[in-house]
Amino acid sequence: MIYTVTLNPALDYFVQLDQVNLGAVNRSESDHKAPGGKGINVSRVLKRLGHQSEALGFIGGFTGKYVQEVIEKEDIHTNFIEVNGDTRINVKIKSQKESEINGRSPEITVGDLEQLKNQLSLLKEGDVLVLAGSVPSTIPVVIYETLCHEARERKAEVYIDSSGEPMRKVLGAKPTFIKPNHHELGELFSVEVTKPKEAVPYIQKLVEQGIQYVLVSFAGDGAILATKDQLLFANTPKGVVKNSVGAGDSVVAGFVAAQKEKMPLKDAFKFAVASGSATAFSTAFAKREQVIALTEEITISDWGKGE
Ligand SMILES: Nc1ncnc2c1ncn2[C@@H]1O[C@H](COP(=O)(O)OP(=O)(O)OP(=O)(O)O)[C@@H](O)[C@H]1O
Ligand SMILES: O=P(O)(O)OC[C@@]1(O)O[C@H](CO)[C@@H](O)[C@@H]1O
Repeated sequence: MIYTVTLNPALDYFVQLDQVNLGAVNRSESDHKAPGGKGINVSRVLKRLGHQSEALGFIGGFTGKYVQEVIEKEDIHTNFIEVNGDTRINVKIKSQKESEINGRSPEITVGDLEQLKNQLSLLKEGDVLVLAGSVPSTIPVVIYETLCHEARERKAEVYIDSSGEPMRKVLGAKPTFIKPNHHELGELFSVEVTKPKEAVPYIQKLVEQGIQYVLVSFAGDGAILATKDQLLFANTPKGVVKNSVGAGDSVVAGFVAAQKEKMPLKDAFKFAVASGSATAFSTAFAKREQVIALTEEITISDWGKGE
């Protein structure tokens, strides 16, 4: 089974307007809401790619109810832990540029966290655990490291998509897969990484630490996938970006789906990047047909080892 964990889900509120004037009343030209949070997005994209998963994490209040209702209508299994307080609202502003205001999580108690750990104590070999998104301030920052370590002991595969301290700390627990974007990769090593080639030495360090798959995305400038034996570069398809919220999550979902389908590594990498681009080129999330069509536009170059 695939389990996604979203410690900090959200109701994503998207607003579109020509221009934002700070200090003035701005009125949206269109708006809509959607369930959000990185793990939840991975579950939603997986479903569109033809894979069932169970979404875990903490939800609360009217916003939490909304998140749960929508994803259950999409026929995604959920086993959320209900907390006191409302699931946050994240505002996504699409104007001349995309801007985001992400809210704060409700309080997660020690008891809430224990419940999650109990759920994850049932993980077994062959299961996939996706830990994605920010860590609420009331949860220890080592949480991903702890959960990853325990899941790896149970022989489950662990996919991580996070940033900052939670990401830095989880590396020692040797997750199966990580997907930093190039800024997040730079943050891990306190350097600035702008071009794919510049990322290679840092990616190799992560692989040497025992992470099986390191996938670094560079938005529209391609992506790198490294394993202990291979270093691959994928171009990204050309298209009009309509929404980049969830594009990174779609890359993770695409790679999980491809692994479940036992695709060869290069095809899995193509499928993952195509999933990200299919979401970026849509107003909603990627659809499988669209992903397959976009794989035709992706070429994988072999950068060899040590290049
Ligand atoms: N301009 C673009 N053209 C084509 N594909 C894109 C573009 N921008 C993003 N993507 C797709 O989205 C993926 C993830 O993009 P990015 O590197 O920005 O990651 P991220 O920061 O994790 O994403 P997110 O915006 O979801 O936080 C890319 O690998 C690519 O597949
Ligand atoms: O605040 P976090 O947990 O880092 O990110 C949360 C979030 O921005 O990520 C998703 C897109 O990747 C959105 O659905 C959601 O609002």
